[in-house]
Amino acid sequence: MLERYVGMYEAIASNEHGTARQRVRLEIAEYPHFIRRPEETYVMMRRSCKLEARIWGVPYPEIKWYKDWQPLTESSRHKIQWIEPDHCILTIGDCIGRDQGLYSVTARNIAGTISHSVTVHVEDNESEYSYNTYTRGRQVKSRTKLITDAYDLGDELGRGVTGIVYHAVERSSGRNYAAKVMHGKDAQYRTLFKNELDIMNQLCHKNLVRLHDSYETKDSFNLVSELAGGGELLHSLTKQSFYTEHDIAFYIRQLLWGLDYMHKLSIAHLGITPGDLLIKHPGSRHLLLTDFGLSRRIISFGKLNPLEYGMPEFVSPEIANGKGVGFAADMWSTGVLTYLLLTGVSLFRGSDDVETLNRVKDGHFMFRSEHWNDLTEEARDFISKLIVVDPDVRMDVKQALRHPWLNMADKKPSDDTPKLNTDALRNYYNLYKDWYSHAAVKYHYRRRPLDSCYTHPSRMIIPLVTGSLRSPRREAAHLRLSTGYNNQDTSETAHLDWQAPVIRERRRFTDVMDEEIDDERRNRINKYGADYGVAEKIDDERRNRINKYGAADTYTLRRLRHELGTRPEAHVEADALIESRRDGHAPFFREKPITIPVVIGDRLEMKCLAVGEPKPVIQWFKNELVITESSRMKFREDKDGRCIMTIEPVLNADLGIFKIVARNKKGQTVTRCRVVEATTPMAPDSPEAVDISDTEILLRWKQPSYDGHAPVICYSLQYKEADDIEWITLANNIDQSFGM
Ligand SMILES: Nc1ncnc2c1ncn2[C@@H]1O[C@H](COP(=O)(O)OP(=O)(O)OP(=O)(O)O)[C@@H](O)[C@H]1O
Repeated sequence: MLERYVGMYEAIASNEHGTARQRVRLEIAEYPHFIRRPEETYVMMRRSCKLEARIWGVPYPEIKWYKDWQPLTESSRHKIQWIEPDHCILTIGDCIGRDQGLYSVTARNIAGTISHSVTVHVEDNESEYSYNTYTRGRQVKSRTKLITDAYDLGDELGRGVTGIVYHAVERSSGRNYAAKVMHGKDAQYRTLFKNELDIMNQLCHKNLVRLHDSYETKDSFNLVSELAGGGELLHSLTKQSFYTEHDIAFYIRQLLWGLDYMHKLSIAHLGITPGDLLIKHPGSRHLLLTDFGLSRRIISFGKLNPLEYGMPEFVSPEIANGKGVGFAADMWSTGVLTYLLLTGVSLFRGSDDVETLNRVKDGHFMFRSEHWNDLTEEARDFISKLIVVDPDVRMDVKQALRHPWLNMADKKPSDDTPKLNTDALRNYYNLYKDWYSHAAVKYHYRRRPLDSCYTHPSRMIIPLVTGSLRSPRREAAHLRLSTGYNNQDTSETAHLDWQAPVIRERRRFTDVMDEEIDDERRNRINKYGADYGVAEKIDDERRNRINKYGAADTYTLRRLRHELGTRPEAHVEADALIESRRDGHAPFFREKPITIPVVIGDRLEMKCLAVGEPKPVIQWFKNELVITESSRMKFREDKDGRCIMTIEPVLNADLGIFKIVARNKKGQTVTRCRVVEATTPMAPDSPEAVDISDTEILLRWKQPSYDGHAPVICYSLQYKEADDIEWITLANNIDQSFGM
C-alpha cells in the first residue's frame, strides 16, 4: 500500500436490472502510540484519582483499561472517558484499599497493539501520602541503630566512591527501597553524610530519588531511599540496538526538571555523572536523579566556594580550576552528558585523569564532525549553549527548559528520524564501569580531591592500589585456567601486582560479604601482626600505605593529620607531603599491553610504559624465563620512555602469556599480557531487513560470533539472484548496516 493509493474507491455491480454502488475510503493505518503515558499515582483513601493517557493511531485505536490484568468496565466508582482528539481518562472515585494495584491501558487497531501499566497506591496515612505526592513530607531523622534491625538487605545495586547501594526490603511494610551503606569513622565523613541527609530531606520531586529513612552507627551511615528498579539509564539505553534524539531529549528534559526544582531551592547537585541517572521501573522511561553527596546550598550573594571533588570527565572548568562553583556547574555536566548520550563520546575524556582534567581546565574541545553532523541543528545549539567555559554566559536551567530541542521530547519520531546506534555508548559504558571499578569503595569511604591525580604516578584520582586487587586476582586465576597456563609465581606480591583492568559486575550480596570478610581478616593481621598497632579499621589504601611505608610513616601520617585537621582533603595533603618526603616512588605501569592478536610469521610489537622514581628497569618473561635479545627478539625504548619488544617473525611458540616486571629500589610491579593468534573471523549472520519503504531498505547484521581475536573493521555486502552463481559486490568498507 502506497501513499498514492489513499482515497475513495467505488465498487459497482451491474446486471440487466440495474446498478449497485458501494463506496469505501482507503487510508494507510498508523501504529498506535502514546503521546502521553499514564503515571504512577498515589491517592488518599476515600478520595478519587485520575489516570490519564494521550494515544494516537490510524484508524483511531480501541482503548481498554485493565486492573491487575482484568478488564475494567464502568461502574459507580470507575468512570472511563474519551475526550477528542486523543485524551483517555480513567477516574476512580472514593478509593478503597482494593483499588490499589497495577492498571494498564491498551490501544489496538489493525496496525498493532500497545499497552502501558502503572501502579496506583492507596494510602491511609496522610503524611506518607503527602510525601509520595511530592509535597514536602516529614523530615527523616537518623536513627542510631543498625539498618538490619528494620530492613533485609539483598542484592548489590551499585557502588560509588562513598558507598555501596543494596536492594532493601522494609520488614514492617514489605516495601522495596535502595539502601546506601557508607563506612567511615572520622568526623569529616559524618559531616559529609549529614550534608547528604540534609539535602535529601529537602527534596521532593518526581525526578529526584526520594529519601525514606536513615541510620547511623559510630562507623557507618545508611540512607534508605526510593528504589530505582530500572537501574542505570546507560544500562537500559545500551540494551537496545538503537534509539533516537527524541528519546534523549525526553530523558534530558526530566533531568532538567529535577535540576530546576533543586536550583529553585538554591541547591546545586554538583556531581552529575551518568551513574546518577536512574530509571524508576524496569522498562519505563521515568528518569530519577540520585547521589546528592556533593550537593550544596548556593547563596546568591557573596563569594562562591570552590569544590574539590567530582568525576573528571563531567566536572565544569570552574571546578577543575578551583574557582567558585554555582548552579552553572550542573548545566555544564548536563551539556557533556547530552553529547555523550547522543554520540557515545565523552568530550573531555583523556587517557588518564590528569589528561582529562587538563582538557576540562582548558575548556576547549572540538565537536567531531562525524558525530556532530548526525545531530539536528537544535541539538547542536542546545549543547553548544551548555558547554560554555564562562559560567555567566552558560545557559541556565530555565533557558535550557525553553530550548526548542526539548520539544522533540513530545514528538513521535518520524520514519526518516535517524536511528542512533548504541555501539559507541556501550563501549563508553564499559570504560565508565572500568573507571568506577577502580574508584568505587571496597569498604570505606574513598572520595579523593580532583587534584590528587597530579600527585600520584598513576595520574588517576583513585589509583588502583596494590593490595586492593581481589577481583583481578580472580581474573588472573581465570586467565590461568582458560589458557592452561600454570603460573609459577605464587607469591603474594605477584598476584597483588596484577593490574589488568577490571570491570566490576553487579554481584550478589553474599559475594560482597565474602570479600569484606577477607578485608577484615587482613585488617586484623595488620593490626596485631605489626608492632605499630593500628587501633582502628583501616581501608585498603591506608593498609597499603602502612605496608609500604612502615611504622614510622604511620606515625608521621597521624601527626600530620593531627596538625592539619580532619578535613578529607587534609588526608590527601598529608599523603602528598609524605610522598614528597620519601625519595622516590615504587614503579607503576601507566601503559601496558593486555591481549595482542598476531598473525604467525608477521611482526609483533609489545609496548609498556612504567614510571617510578628512580626510573624502573624492565624485564620481559615468557614461561617464567627471562627473554634475552636474539635475532628474532629485540628491545628498544622510544622518546617517551616506553619499552618496546619486537618479535619477527612470530612463531607458534610465541603465543601465550608474557610477563613484564618493572623494578626500582622502591619496589616492583608486574603485569601480564596474552598473545593470541589472529585468524579470519567467522561470517556474520545473514542481513536482516529492519526498515523497508517502497523505495528504500535498511539491512542490518550481527557481528560474527568469532572475530578471529581482532575487532572486525568493516564489512562487504554482496548479493546474487536466486539462480545465479556469481555474487555481485554492492558495497565495501561498510559498517554493520547498509541502506539501499
Ligand atoms: N535509589 C537507587 N536505586 C537503584 N540503584 C541505585 C540507587 N541509588 C544508587 N544506585 C546505584 O548505586 C550506584 C552508586 O550510588 P551513588 O552514586 O549514590 O553512590 P556514591 O558513592 O555517592 O557515588 P559517586 O561515586 O557517584 O559519588 C549508582 O551509580 C547506581 O547504579
